Amino acid sequence: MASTLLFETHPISTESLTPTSDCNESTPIPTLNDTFLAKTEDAFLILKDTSNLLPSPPPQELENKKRKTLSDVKVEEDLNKPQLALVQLPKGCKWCQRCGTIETPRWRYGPGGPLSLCNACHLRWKTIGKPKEGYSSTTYPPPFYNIPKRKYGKSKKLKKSKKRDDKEQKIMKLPSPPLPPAPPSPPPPPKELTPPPTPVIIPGTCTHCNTTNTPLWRRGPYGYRTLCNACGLKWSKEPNAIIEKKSPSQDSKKSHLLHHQKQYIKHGLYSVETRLVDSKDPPCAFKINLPIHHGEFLMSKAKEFELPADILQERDLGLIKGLMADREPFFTRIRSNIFVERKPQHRLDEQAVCHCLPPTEKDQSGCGDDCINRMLFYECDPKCCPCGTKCSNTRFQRKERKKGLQVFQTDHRGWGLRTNVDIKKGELVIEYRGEIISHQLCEERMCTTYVNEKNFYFLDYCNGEVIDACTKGTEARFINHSCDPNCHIEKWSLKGESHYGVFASKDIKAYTELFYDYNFSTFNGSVESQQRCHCGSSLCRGTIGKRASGIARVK
Ligand SMILES: C[S@@+](CC[C@H](N)C(=O)[O-])C[C@H]1O[C@@H](n2cnc3c(N)ncnc32)[C@H](O)[C@@H]1O
Repeated sequence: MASTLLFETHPISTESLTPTSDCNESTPIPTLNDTFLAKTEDAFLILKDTSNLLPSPPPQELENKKRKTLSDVKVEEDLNKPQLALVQLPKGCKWCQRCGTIETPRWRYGPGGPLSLCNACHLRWKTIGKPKEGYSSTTYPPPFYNIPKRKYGKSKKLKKSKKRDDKEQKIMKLPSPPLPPAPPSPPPPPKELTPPPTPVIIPGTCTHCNTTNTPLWRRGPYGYRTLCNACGLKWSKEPNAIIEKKSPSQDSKKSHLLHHQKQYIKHGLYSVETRLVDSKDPPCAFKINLPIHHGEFLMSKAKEFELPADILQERDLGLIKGLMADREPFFTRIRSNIFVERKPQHRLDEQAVCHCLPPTEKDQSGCGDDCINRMLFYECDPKCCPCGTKCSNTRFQRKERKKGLQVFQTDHRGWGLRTNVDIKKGELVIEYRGEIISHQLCEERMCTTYVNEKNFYFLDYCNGEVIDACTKGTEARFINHSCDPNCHIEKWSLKGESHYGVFASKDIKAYTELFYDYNFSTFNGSVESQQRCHCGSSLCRGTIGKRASGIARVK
């Protein structure tokens, strides 16, 4: 038991204690015998009078000491004052004979015998080895010994410091065994033994400079891999510089830095790609790496989305409004017909010259309704037309078209074309353009490329050719059929080639859908004639497309 050890090894004088100045007369003055009376089941109360316990050293002995440290003087001063120290120890409690701690992960062997030192003091005793005096106290609390910390660095420095420490320790030897006096109250520990405040240790962050990037992590005062390379090297040379300057709890800057240096996840667990989330605001800029093979998984598992069969059917029939996301079908707009199988003709000899007179006034234009070319559906060539640049019979050459045309979704006819402005009778609304292909190629395309198409965008060209506007053309391709149309197709000739235009058959009010009669214009009437017409006209013939008689010539 600790109590037995205490009193057996250090017999204490049983003389009555001298009352201190702090004690009241009414208060009974404890004696050392009281220590035995204070014994309880769980603890010992040990009352010490340090003035009595410590035999005052002979004056000569003190005088012989050449050097005195400040702490020596303080201890001596303290010892001259009779003071009481009350120490309570739990029953069966061990304590370190050097530092007095009662907590250690492992009790170890020391100069005082087995299990007399805490783990740290044992290691220190083993490595430094001196002074032995600091490790043999059997009183509690043990006297304080100023034992230097281990110095890290070159061996020469270590040796020097050891020598110096030895000298200091010799000087600091307290008088008197058999019982080294316990200080009346725990003495203020010297600076060297004050443990540095434990910092907030963030793995992968230097505890000194907070950097997260370093080629090598080094050991520091707070353990392995707690300093970056630079700070680690600095610490090995000047340990105090690192510990003192950057004690995290004291350094307000450090806490400020920690607050701002948030640890963002820079790399995903399995990452291959990097995405910059926000590059404008530096504190918030960080990178998120997507999981590895994230796309591969989708590619391997994903399949194209398909609507349920019933909805699909209704969509194909154009019965579901809005399902097409109100985006008109894609096609390529072209400014001239594309001749797929041959070169376009450019025959100037076929160009007829009208007999119109050039306009006399500036604002007037030539080649009006009485122009012979206009009446014959020929466009004039301004180079040889008498009206020159004032000729108005050049609409196809000028790529003329009405503004305010809009593709929209109809109720039962799919997409359609309407005008948002009023159109007068006889005006060219828009030219029907596309790829000029032969009938043969058209049939081929219908069997291959357009085999799944529900809508057809063909217009009879001439001489066994067809305008295919399925992929390339103008908005004219969206004009639906009506048995009572407001527009018609006109074929115009220009330099040996034909141009087909949608012309207004009557005055058309704004926001009206445009129609022409497919019966007279479209190719592949055999297919479309089987399609039910939804023009809604009272004159509706029931089906769209050509009549059974075959391809009819346009006007
Ligand atoms: C040149 S496209 C007209 C644009 C087509 N509505 C679209 O959505 O692209 C011709 C096709 O429109 C449809 N269509 C045109 N007029 C129609 C009508 N009066 N009734 C029903 N369907 C019509 C037919 O499917 C026809 O094959």
